[in-house]
Amino acid sequence: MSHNDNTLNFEEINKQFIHWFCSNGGTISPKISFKDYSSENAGRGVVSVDDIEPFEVLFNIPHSIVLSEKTSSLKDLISSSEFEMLSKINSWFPLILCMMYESQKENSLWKPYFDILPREFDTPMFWNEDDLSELEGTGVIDKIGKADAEKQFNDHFLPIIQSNSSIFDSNIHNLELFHCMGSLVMANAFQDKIRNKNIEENQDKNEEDEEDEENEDEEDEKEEITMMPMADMLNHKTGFNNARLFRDKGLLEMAAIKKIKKGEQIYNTYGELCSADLLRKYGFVDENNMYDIVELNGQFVVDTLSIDEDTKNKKIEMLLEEDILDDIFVLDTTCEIPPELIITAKVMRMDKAQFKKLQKSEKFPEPKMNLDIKQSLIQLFEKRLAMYKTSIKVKG
Ligand SMILES: C[S@@+](CC[C@H](N)C(=O)[O-])C[C@H]1O[C@@H](n2cnc3c(N)ncnc32)[C@H](O)[C@@H]1O
Repeated sequence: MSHNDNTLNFEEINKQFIHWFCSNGGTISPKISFKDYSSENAGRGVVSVDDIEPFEVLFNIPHSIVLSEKTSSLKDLISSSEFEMLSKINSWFPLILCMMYESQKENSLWKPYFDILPREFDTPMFWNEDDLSELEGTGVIDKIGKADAEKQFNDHFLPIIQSNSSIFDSNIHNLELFHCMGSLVMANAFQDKIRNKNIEENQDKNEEDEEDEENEDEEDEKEEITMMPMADMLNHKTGFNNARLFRDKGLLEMAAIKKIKKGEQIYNTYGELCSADLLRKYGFVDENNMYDIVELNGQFVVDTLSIDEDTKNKKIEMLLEEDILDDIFVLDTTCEIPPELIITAKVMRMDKAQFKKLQKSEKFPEPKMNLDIKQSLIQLFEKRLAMYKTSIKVKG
C-alpha cells in the first residue's frame, strides 16, 4: 500500500495527525509510537516504545471524530431518502459516500485523518490480469467483484452525485474515488467489534463463556459501521493479537490484552480470517494462518466421486435433502475430514444395489473411513490441488 504523502513525509503526516487527534480530545499513551513497516509491505503500524502491561490503555478515541454517516456533515446536505436507499442496497454504502465527500472537502474535520490513510492498495481488486492468474484455484478471483462494484457505483452513487451538483463534482467524486474509499472501508472500518473491557478484565473465563459474552454484547450494541481514527493504524498478524478496542464507560479505548515488550509491534485483530479473506479485504496473507481453509465445491466433489451415472442425481437429491451435501465443503487446519464429506463419498461410491438399499432404509452410512473412501478422497484432494496454478514449492 502507498500513502498520500507526495508533499508531506512520514513523520510530518504522523505529527499532524497526532496533533489533530489530541486537540479533538483523543489521548495517546507515551508508550506507543507510529512506525514505518513499509519494508515489510505493511505500511504504517504502531510499536511499543516501553514495556506495556495487560489492559493498559494505549489510546482513547473521542466519539466526535469517529467518522460515520451520523457524524459526517453530508447527512445535512443530501436527503435522508437518498441515504436510506443506499443503506438498503448495502449497509456499507452510506459510509462510502460520506468518505467520498469528506475526503475531498477543503475544510473537513477529518482532513488530517485522510492525509494519513493510504490511497493505493494491494488488494486483488487492483491487480492486473497477469497477477490475478496467480490466484487460480484459490477461489479469490470469483469473490473480488470489481465489475459488480462498478455497476453499483453507476446505478446508485452516480445518480446521487449528479443530482447534488452543489455538493459533488462527478469529475472528482468518480469511480476511482469510489474504489479508493470502498477499499478503505473494507480494510479499516469497524463493524460491531467493540466489547466491554470490565467483563474481560474481571474474569478468568474459558472460551465458551467468552462466546456467550460476545453474543450478549452484540445484542446490546446496534450494529454500526464506522471509521475510527487511530484504531485503524494497527496492523494484524494471525495469532499475535496483543491489543483490542473496548468501550469503557462511553469511551472508546484501545488497550493491551497481554504484556507487550518494548519494541514489539502492536496488533489489533481483524478477525479469524482465512488467507483468501485476508488477501481480498486487506491485501496480505500470513504465512502461518491457523484459520486457513480449503474450499471444495460440492458439485466438484460429487462429480469426482460418482461411480454410477444412472443413480448420481438421485443420490445428490437425497444428500441435499439431509443437509449432508452443501455448496462448499471446508477443510481447515485441524486436517479432520468433515463427516459430511465422508458420508457423501460413501453414498456417491455406492453401486446400484447398495444405493437401492439406502433408498429403502433411508439410513445413511456412518462417517467412518475405509480403504476405498480413503483412496477416493486422496484422489479428490489431488485433483483439487491440481487446480492451483502454483505451489509453495514452486514459489520457493
Ligand atoms: C487497518 S489498516 C492498518 C494500518 C495500515 N498499515 C496503514 O498503513 O494505514 C489495514 C491495512 O494494513 C496493512 N496490513 C495490516 N496488517 C498487515 C500485515 N501483517 N502484513 C502486511 N500488511 C498489513 C494492509 O494493507 C491492510 O489493508
